[in-house]
Amino acid sequence: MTKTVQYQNELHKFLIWDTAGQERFRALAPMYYRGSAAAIIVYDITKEETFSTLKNWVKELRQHGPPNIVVAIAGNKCDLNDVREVMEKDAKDYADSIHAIFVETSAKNAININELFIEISRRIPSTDTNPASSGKGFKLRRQPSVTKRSCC
Ligand SMILES: Nc1nc2c(ncn2[C@@H]2O[C@H](COP(=O)(O)OP(=O)(O)OP(=O)(O)O)[C@@H](O)[C@H]2O)c(=O)[nH]1
Repeated sequence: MTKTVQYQNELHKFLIWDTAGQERFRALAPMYYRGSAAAIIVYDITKEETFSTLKNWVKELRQHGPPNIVVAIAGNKCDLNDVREVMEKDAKDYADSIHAIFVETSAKNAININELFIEISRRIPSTDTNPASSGKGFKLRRQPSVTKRSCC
């Protein structure tokens, strides 16, 4: 999947890998995040356990992912606020503590999706200095999800 985002006077094209978040597929994850410029880890704001699982993915990325990978945390299904289990402030505090981007999204209602990619664009080093972007695009992923510019 690809997504193109206008950032300042540049067009950033993301190559996005949506990887399965389930534990049984965990061994496959490095194939996606290796060489990636950014990872989006997605949890479901209506399911507390997905937020706990997300923390394991953050650890894995920190231990085995590219050293400068941009990590973004997306609390998806923000359209279901009535059945929320994860408080936005708790997630934001956690994201801040690990220097990750944080945003609540709704894939269903297209809320904050573009904003998320723009923020990732802002954090990824410019095309002049980033080897991953020299004509190869980015790579990405999901929940939990990891993304690739090459975002996994
Ligand atoms: N209300 C609401 N439902 C959503 C949203 N995003 C996804 N869903 C629904 O949640 C369910 C799961 O969506 P998936 O995209 O399959 O989730 P996933 O995390 O990719 O699942 P796996 O790849 O199997 O781990 C589907 O029924 C979607 O329609 C959202 O933002 N809001």
